Amino acid sequence: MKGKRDGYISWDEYFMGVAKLSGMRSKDPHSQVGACIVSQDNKILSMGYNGFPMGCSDDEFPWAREGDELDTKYFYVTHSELNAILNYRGGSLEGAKLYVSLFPCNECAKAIIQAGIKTIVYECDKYADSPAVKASKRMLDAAGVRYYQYTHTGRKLELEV
Ligand SMILES: Nc1nc(=O)n([C@H]2C[C@H](O)[C@@H](COP(=O)(O)O)O2)cc1CO
Ligand SMILES: [Zn+2]
Repeated sequence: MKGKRDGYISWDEYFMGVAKLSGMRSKDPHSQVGACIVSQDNKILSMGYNGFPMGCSDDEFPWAREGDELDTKYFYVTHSELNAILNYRGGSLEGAKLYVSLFPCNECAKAIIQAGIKTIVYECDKYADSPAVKASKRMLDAAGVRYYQYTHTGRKLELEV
């Protein structure tokens, strides 16, 4: 008897894949971050990537990392995780899971905790030594938000669009 096909992507590959696809929309020349929020029954609720708020032009606001503080992106950019939370218009995110390509900062951790998100699956933790990420982990630990690093399967996903 003919059964289901092999080679379909797993839930984790699917959701991290969607998070990373979302990150490809980012205009940040240095770090493109993507996030995908999923319900407890594996339904995608929201997505986001790092970018400036509505009305703040990608061509007029600065993308610089250094220089006069007011002329760097850091005051203006909305992180992918916060965008994913704010993009959700459907009600409660209580118990949801967040897939994100970079470990959340302290500001996003506050929003994650307050939104009721209970699990974070992250890909990269390149700023693990920064105070922002240390403070983030301290809050997530205190609030009982579980986080673990995504395990790459090595599968290459290719799309022709
Ligand atoms: N978790 C995160 N989600 C994000 O969306 N970001 C965004 C903010 C900036 O646009 C960029 C980081 O810039 P850089 O310092 O690597 O050039 O990624 C940053 C972090 C890091 O905590
Ligand atoms: Zn953040």
